[in-house]
Amino acid sequence: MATLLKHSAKYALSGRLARLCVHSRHGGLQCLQPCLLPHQRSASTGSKILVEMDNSTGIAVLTMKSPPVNSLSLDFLTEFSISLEKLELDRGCRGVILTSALPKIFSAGLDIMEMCGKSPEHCGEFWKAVQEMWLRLYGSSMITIAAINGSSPAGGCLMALACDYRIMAENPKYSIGLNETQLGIVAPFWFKDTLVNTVGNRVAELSLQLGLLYSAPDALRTGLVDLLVPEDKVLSTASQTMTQWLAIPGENAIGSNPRVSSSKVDLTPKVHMVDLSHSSESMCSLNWIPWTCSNRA
Ligand SMILES: CCCCCC/C=C/CC(=O)SCCNC(=O)CCNC(=O)[C@H](O)C(C)(C)COP(=O)(O)OP(=O)(O)OC[C@H]1O[C@@H](n2cnc3c(N)ncnc32)[C@H](O)[C@@H]1OP(=O)(O)O
Repeated sequence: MATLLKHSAKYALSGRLARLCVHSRHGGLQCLQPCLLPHQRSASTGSKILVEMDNSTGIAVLTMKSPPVNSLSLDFLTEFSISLEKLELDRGCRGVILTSALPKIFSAGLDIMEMCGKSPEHCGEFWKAVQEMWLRLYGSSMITIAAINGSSPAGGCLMALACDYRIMAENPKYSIGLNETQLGIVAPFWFKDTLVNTVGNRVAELSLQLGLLYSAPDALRTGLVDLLVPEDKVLSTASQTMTQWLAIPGENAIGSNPRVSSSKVDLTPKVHMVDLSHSSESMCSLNWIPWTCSNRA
């Protein structure tokens, strides 16, 4: 199921992202400024995301740099999805490390200001961008590693969960978890599935019901993250881990892993997310963005 979803994502997104680049005020392709660095490195930066590509290793580092807390605004989500799509289309890129440039924060999750007092159309566009970003990350044919160098509640945690591997700074002050219920949000099924796949049924059930945020050591104990390292080693450990993952035979292997040989598998979309973008009423009735409902009442 996960594999099918991952493959369906590839096709569902490229058309919309292409449209965003041309039509939307949030489009970011034109704002990504390429520049060349020594040693086969290249970098492009928008206002919220920095992408650094090492062509000699095939590893890209995607750094979120949107103060104060890397919240997932519509602009952020769009720039993120476009950056990831560009890497996906780059056959030389085989792995992406996701990290933050901000001290103490990986990402604070959805930008709450995007959901307060906005029109149903805006909410629809926003929610669609959320789903697209998750599909693009979870559905990536590249290896994805989250280098979690700060707190990562709610949507920040889901971003990390959408990656293949999670390395977190061992600072007990940093927390991570799907705390949506604490905020009055019922987590959609794809949050639940992503968490269950990572920590198992019982831990996921307790986490979601109680909206638990785990300290870094507790996150390791529950399996929410895979590894804790000193804060200044998060990125270097992510690079080393990526190198190990990329050493696994891919493109030419018999029965090869679809994550690293996407061109060899059937990418026909078979599974689709629930598209709520046309109906903010649906969002409200499902309690996904309850404060939007109260604003509209
Ligand atoms: C993969 C796809 C993603 C799918 C997403 C699925 C959807 C999930 C639902 C959500 O994500 S709902 C959002 C839930 N987020 C939170 O509950 C986080 C709330 N924030 C915090 O817990 C803390 O702010 C922090 C992140 C731990 C940072 O704490 P710190 O003490 O360092 O800073 P603050 O003083 O609290 O905040 C600084 C500044 O940032 C503003 N802010 C914080 N969080 C958000 C946010 N989510 N959206 C918008 N703005 C946020 C805060 O208001 C402060 O602003 P100010 O102007 O300086 O007062």
